Amino acid sequence: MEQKARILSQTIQGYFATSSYWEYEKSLGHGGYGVAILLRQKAEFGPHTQRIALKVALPKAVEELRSEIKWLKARLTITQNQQQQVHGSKHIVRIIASCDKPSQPDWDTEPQVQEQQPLPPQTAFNSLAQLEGPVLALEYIENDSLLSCFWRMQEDDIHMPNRMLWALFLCLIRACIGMAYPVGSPIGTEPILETIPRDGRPAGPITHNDIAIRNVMLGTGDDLGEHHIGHIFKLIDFGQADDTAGPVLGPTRNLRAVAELVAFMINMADINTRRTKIYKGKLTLAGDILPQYWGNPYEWLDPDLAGLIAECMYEDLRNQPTLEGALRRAADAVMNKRPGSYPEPGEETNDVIKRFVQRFVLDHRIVVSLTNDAGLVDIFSMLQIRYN
Ligand SMILES: Nc1ncnc2c1ncn2[C@@H]1O[C@H](COP(=O)(O)OP(=O)(O)OP(=O)(O)O)[C@@H](O)[C@H]1O
Repeated sequence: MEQKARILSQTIQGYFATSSYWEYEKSLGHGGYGVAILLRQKAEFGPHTQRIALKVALPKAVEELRSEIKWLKARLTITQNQQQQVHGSKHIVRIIASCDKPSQPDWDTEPQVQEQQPLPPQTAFNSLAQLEGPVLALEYIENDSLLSCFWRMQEDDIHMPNRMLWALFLCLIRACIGMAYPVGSPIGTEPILETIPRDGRPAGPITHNDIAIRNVMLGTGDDLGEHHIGHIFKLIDFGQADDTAGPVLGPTRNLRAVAELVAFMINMADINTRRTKIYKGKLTLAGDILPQYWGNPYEWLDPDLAGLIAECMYEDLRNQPTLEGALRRAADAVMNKRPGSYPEPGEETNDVIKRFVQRFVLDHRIVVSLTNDAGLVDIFSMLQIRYN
């Protein structure tokens, strides 16, 4: 399958060799499902370099990609007569365009290419007319997945500072809110920060079902106070999403999954959810990250962070904090805790976090893009230059 994806990626690269507007920049990922590739707007076409991530499925996984497109686009549930469109959430990957069959694009009027105007992403589909389809165009999230960051951290045997773990947790709680209360804004509009609606609207049932570090991407942050570490974490890959768990279980499963993901980043491995423990009177599956009779396995860990994870992972999901409660606690920690609030203040300063991001996120990006674009170059001497 891996081989088939590689061939598909090369085939697509070939299709773009003759495109007037787009060029193939690199492969972003491939596997059993198909490929994700990065396209760059051709330099001669305009002054700004627009990039898009394109997902194309292997024949076996076509339905999964179709389903992902459905979740990212408008979707009306008959039972609730309510929009179930996750588009518009800041912490969920943004769909830019899609088509079911590139040879028969489903837009009413041909996308207009105008000088000095951003290139319509649909123009990329023209080069893919030989594919059976579907194709999904997404915003490009430039700093790779949390999985890549994890591999590098593992090599250096280092843990993520508490302040970054809290920032990760908060971004993912926002993504959970984006699924429970879909923003549903039209494609092309600016994403907004996910909040609990004040109109008493009930939560919706969307369950992601594949929350894992390979599906959390790091983007460049914005001016928002809670992104002060300089990065935003975004959820991708809605290929397994569904609404069958219902409006109570769906959001609680998502919240448990994001808590378990943060626990994974603490433990730097799967936590053993069979090693249960009583936390504040109730059984939690997060025993691995809590103090034990023999001592604390993670002396450096903020007990409040471990506590919120433990509560989100209560065995009986009815005891779990509400999304609103989890949001309030995580936002309070990100905005108000200072290095001195943590067991090892020296490991939590802005400088330490800046260095962490440089080493485990940004330098990694340089290595990946240099090896992809330029083949084997003297990467390490270039990194040296950056450090000096
Ligand atoms: N919008 C994006 N920006 C940058 N990289 C992306 C984007 N979407 C996907 N990728 C990269 O491509 C990889 C595969 O994408 P994605 O997870 O959406 O596909 P998938 O078909 O579900 O794969 P898997 O089954 O391995 O999760 C991701 O792990 C990520 O590294």
